Amino acid sequence: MIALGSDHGGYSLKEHIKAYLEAKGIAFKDFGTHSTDSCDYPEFGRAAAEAVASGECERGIVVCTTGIGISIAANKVHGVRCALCRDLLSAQLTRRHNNANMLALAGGFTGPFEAEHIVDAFLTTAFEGGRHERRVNAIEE
Ligand SMILES: O=C(CO)[C@H](O)[C@H](O)[C@H](O)COP(=O)(O)O
Repeated sequence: MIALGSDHGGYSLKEHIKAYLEAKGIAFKDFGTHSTDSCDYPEFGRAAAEAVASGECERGIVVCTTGIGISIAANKVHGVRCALCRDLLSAQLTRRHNNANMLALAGGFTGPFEAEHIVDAFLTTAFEGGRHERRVNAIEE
């Protein structure tokens, strides 16, 4: 189960990602927002992050205009490692090295097609462990 969240600036890309996940048969839970009406990204970043931290959802994807505010908010929740990725390689590396359990996207800068590739990399790339495990553990501590 993938936790999804966005503010108004990420709403359109979140809706695209929902359709993309649906087409791939990947289950998700949408924590809002549910329209383009102006709202505050911390609320939705937190809701999606808490679902990941509690184990209700294995991964999360959050979107705001820049991806910055909502990633900052998600990372305030203990146990969450939310990475803002604007390219494919970053998505691969944050899985391989940081074991990121949440992805933040920039709805104002990343197009739907590129976002699909970033989401695929985030969902399919494995954590490498090894020396990276020590570093991720240090973050958790
Ligand atoms: O990018 C964002 C936060 O990092 C948000 O999505 C907002 O778009 C941004 O804060 C600007 O706010 P506005 O109300 O959309 O002008």
